[in-house]
Amino acid sequence: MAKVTILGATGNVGMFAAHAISEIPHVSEMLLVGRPGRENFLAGCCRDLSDSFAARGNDVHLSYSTGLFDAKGSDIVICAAGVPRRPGQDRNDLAFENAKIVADAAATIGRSSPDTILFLVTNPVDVMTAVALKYSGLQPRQVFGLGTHLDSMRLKSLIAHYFRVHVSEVHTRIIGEHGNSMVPLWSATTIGGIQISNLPTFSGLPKQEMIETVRTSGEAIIRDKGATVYGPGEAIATLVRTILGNENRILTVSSYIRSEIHGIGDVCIGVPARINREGVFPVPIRIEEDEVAGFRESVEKIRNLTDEVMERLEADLKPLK
Ligand SMILES: NC(=O)c1ccc[n+]([C@@H]2O[C@H](COP(=O)([O-])OP(=O)(O)OC[C@H]3O[C@@H](n4cnc5c(N)ncnc54)[C@H](O)[C@@H]3O)[C@@H](O)[C@H]2O)c1
Ligand SMILES: O=C(O)C[C@H](O)C(=O)O
Repeated sequence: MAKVTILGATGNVGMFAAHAISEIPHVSEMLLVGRPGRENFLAGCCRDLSDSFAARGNDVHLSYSTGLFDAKGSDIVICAAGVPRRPGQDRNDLAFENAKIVADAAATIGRSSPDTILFLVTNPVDVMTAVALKYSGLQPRQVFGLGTHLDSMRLKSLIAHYFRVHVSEVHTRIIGEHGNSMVPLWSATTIGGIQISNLPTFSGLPKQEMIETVRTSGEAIIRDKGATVYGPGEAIATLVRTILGNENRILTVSSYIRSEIHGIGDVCIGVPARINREGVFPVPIRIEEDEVAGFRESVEKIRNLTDEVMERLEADLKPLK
């Protein structure tokens, strides 16, 4: 049985993720963490969720706190704390503001829960994964981000709809940045186990249009309803289930890579990884030349932004002389 802690639990994503995670059979304890001043809201969330447990008949011990040290003993800590983008903003515009929040939280979690798995949702998620890895002092296998898992699910759904097949028949991946430079892997896309390019209808597939839809999906949802909630919430729950169930599924998450993809590495970015109770393990793969080129570009973009954020963080944390 396992303890799961959610940071940013009063937010749109944190709250729905808590509901989705509470359905996972391995979860026996859940801690909702919010900022000081949000005690009443957190208490209300706990009462509301408890009612849903009663209706559903599950038994999760639920509590809340405004202190990160209470996360001690967690099997997984999910960080969804931080500012979301507003219409017209890029996720990368949030980098420095959220990096300060994540660095602070990661340092405390690393000290109080050295055996935990730290799962980043806060955007820009690839940079936040690198910040959390550095400031927590945890091992690379213990720190990962939602990465391009949600993007991969969005593409999977579009492909299933186009070919009129059940989503479970489609396997596809998007790697790289959870952002504009994301790279679809058509070479790793199958329908009913058949390589997609071997289907006679493949040439008519509106690939560019589909990828553009995925790229702009978060932005469009935020413009229409203020926040993306159900997609990320369910994606987060899938990853929690995969870890706690020791499932060894291969999902596309933001993870520290050494050189697993065509020798490219030393960065946190979305890649296929085997995921189990021990954490996240990037899978070495070979992909098509144009995919490698796209991935290289995406890595350079994220590496530059990560370096810039790390420098600013260090300057910010330097004591005044
Ligand atoms: N990776 C993904 O696929 C994905 C998907 C959805 C949202 N997100 C990101 O998750 C984050 C949360 O999104 P949301 O829609 O729930 O936002 P929200 O504004 O509804 O919630 C933000 C949460 O962060 C907390 N928070 C804000 N500033 C804080 C600070 N200084 N210290 C501690 N906690 C703080 C708030 O109290 C709240 O609980 C955003 O960064 C968003 O971009 C990522
Ligand atoms: O788009 C956003 O800012 C939220 C999230 O990253 C998403 O893709 O739903």
